[in-house]
Amino acid sequence: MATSIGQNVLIVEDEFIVANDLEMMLDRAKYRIVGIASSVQEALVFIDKQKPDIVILDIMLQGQQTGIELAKMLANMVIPFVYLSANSNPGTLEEAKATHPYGFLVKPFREKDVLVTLQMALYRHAHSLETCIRKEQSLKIALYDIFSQRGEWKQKMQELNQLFDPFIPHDYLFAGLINDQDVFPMLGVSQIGRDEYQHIGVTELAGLSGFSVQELGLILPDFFLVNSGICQGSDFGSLKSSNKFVDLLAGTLRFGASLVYQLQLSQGLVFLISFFRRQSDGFHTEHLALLERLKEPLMLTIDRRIAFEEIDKLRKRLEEENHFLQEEVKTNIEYGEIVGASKSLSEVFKKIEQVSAIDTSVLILGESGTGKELVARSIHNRSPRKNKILVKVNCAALPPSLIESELFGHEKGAFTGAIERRIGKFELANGGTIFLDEIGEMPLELQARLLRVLQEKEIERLGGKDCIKVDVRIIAATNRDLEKEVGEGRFRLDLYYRLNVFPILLPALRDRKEDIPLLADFFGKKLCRKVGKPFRGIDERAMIDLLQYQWPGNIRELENVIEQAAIVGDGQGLLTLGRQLINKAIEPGGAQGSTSGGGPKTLLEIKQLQQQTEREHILTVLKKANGRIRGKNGAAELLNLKPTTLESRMEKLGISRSNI
Ligand SMILES: Nc1ncnc2c1ncn2[C@@H]1O[C@H](COP(=O)(O)OP(=O)(O)OP(=O)(O)O)[C@@H](O)[C@H]1O
Repeated sequence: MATSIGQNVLIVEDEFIVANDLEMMLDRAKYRIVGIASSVQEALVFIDKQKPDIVILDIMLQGQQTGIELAKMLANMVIPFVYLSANSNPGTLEEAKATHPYGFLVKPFREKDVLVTLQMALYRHAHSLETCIRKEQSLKIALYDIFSQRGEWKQKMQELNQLFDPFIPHDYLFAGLINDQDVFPMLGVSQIGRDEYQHIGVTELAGLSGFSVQELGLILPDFFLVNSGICQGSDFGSLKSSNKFVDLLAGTLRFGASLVYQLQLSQGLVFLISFFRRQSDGFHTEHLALLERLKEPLMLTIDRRIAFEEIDKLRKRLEEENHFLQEEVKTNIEYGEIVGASKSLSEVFKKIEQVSAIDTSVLILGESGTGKELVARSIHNRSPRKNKILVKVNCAALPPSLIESELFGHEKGAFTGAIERRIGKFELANGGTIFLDEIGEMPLELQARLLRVLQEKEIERLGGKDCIKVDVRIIAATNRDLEKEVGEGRFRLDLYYRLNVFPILLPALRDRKEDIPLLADFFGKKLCRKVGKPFRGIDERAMIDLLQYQWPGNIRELENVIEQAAIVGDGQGLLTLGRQLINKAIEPGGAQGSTSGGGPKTLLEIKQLQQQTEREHILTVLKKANGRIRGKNGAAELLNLKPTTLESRMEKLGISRSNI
């Protein structure tokens, strides 16, 4: 029976002597009097502040309202109350009865009667159906809150354990989703003291039982086969002998009874919640019935949680994609067009044109700084995949230990530090293109995995069991001589053949000197704009130096030289070089380079070369624009010139429509 110790009582009585008597009486019986109110209004203030466990109330009170009206409010607030009245008028009694009081005491009262009535009322209230419903309602709300909020699943398990304890007393709670996603992995929690918990999941159980996590992982699926229901006494014994996981769990933690409940969610997922007790008769059918009643709200909230986790994952992916896209936008603006009109570069353009639309792998070869990345982007931007993502991976910049997870992703726990699942660049590039820069630096073991992706078009995350289909176009680039690498055993021959379906060889800048004036002009405009100075052209002496230099760093080096010139220049006259360019012997290490030296020597030769280059460039662009000068995609727009300026340049260079 409920005990009086510490129970809060509110007395609602307008006769001072009666109220005082009651107060002394209840005080002796160890109740706590939270207040004495003489009107309904006063009573409501006490109720609001003190939250009494029970109210003793008179019917006739000070003020407009009677105790009966207060009783109706108390019923709504689920606070038990007992009438104390001298009023035995049948009409009033009927009215009072209709409020379903927990007792009715007639004045004058005996101490014993008051105390027994209060005890009975408190006991009945604690077990009344209404209270149960209310408690269950708050359980549902609390469950909803647990699953709605983001946060650590371990913490959620602790809360779940605490919530269920008053409804289904237990020693251990084991719950989770049976699925291949790690939305809510199987976790266990055991209460070891007041507000003290121990998490005993599969890892901890392995430690306690002496089995390895892998061994436990093998028998865990046995547990998923246990049907919903209570198992205790001899039934629990049978369950142990037929189910290896239950046997190990019960043996390690000394359990004698279980209550398992499986909840079928949408998309074929199952939420499993199970309770264990040390005693062998701890569970009742009403516990199972409670879980049945919670089924619907639990299903809805867990489904919602899964949906949220999915959204979180997608958002994360979008953030990652967005990061790449921003890089894309930045680089797109920076790169603009591929500048050059030399014969060798025209060959490259032709190849880009040929291969872009075909969904084949491309291997771009060339010394460092020759524009391999620019070509890769250009192929992607002209391909049917142009609206999808282009993901760049620099194989040389990643530590070998990370390349694999960077490319293929990893599952949570795949290695130390893999605290959550991460998708790799291949998955990220799905539907688009992956640009594997410096492919020659890829470790041999990974080359085998890459070959599999190329052949089977599927990847496997590190630590994962399933293969994931990916639709990715591969563009690889290297400044190494891959044939030599193959010969020396550093690159797989089969992979080389796979990648080398369509090779594009970028010429070294020293082998297409005629592009230097155009490039210098292009970078001069771009970089002067960047540093906020006008560009008035390149000084003739500077141009001779540029043309005579051998450019071991190729276009990247030229860009740097012009940038330096733009920075140090005063912005008043023609651009002069900020430093001297000294030719050193070119290392044969530069993959496909040759060292043909000797550019134009005299100013006249330079002028002629410049004009020739400009003529070729304009012709190339005119061809690209199908001979159109004006309008959208016309040659003037492509060259960023006014149509009239272009026409006068054409006239000066002797270009007529018949040349196109
Ligand atoms: N034809 C070109 N027209 C304009 N700019 C170019 C051209 N080729 C290269 N560049 C510029 O030169 C720089 C180097 O180019 P890119 O990074 O594409 O070279 P890469 O061959 O990929 O170099 P690495 O092998 O070192 O990665 C970039 O800033 C790029 O914009």
